[in-house]
Amino acid sequence: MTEAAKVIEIDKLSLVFPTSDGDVQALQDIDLTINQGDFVSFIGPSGCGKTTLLRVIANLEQATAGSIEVNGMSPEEARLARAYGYVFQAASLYPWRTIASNIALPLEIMGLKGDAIRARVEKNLELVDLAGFGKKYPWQLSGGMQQRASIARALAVEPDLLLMDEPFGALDEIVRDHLNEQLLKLWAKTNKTVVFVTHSIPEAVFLSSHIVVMSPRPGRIHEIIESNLPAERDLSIRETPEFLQLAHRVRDGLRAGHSYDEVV
Ligand SMILES: Nc1ncnc2c1ncn2[C@@H]1O[C@H](COP(=O)(O)OP(=O)(O)OP(=O)(O)O)[C@@H](O)[C@H]1O
Repeated sequence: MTEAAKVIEIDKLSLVFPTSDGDVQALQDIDLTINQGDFVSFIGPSGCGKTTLLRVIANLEQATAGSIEVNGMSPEEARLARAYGYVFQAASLYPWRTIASNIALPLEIMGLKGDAIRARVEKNLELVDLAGFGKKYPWQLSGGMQQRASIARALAVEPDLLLMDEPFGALDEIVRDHLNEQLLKLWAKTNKTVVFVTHSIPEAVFLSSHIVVMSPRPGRIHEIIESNLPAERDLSIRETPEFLQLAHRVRDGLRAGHSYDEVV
């Protein structure tokens, strides 16, 4: 079997934020390798550094020690090469642009023109099940549809790597379930590498091939759990003993990672 290509390689990475109250050690000694086609979730209590770690990968924050490579490049080079798409917690679409022209925006910035843009917009609207909604404005769509549109925008630049910071955190459970299923189908269809921040144990277990359990003060990786669930899953898998066992392992890891019970 050939070895999967390394997409992200992080070695002894630390990050300190200097603040007026003193230094905040947001990340300490992070070692992590993510391979092509992995679906990796970061889970942990508030403040354990999940978002900061994702932002370091995206070159939105700088590590203070250690090293990180994205597709064999520095995060800055990877950003300039548009190696990833980034999906924020809120859909962050421009309200004065239609859904189609929101998705077109990064393509315009890339220098694509007319038909090439239209074709990519259509293709990605279809991928997230929003074909026919391109002419609508964001406020005419539900929260879940807006979030799908922002995923389509991230996918439109055709990155192999998708960075997602709690993209479904603000949505109700039913919509979230539906989007979890759609995201998993998309992942299976496109063989992308996904790095996904979440507070939800069921979401992490349902989606991931690898679950990175983090602990706070300072933010560290407590444990990396590899999923033994089949790659093809639907929501019914959540009733199986294998799923519940994995969820228990994640919960135990979260408990062991800090000294008090905190809702995550
Ligand atoms: N720009 C900043 N300046 C100073 N401290 C920061 C900054 N950004 C984050 N921090 C601190 O770094 C730590 C990690 O924050 P981060 O947002 O990465 O955690 P998180 O696990 O994503 O939390 P949440 O689940 O609440 O989003 C926290 O203690 C936070 O207060």
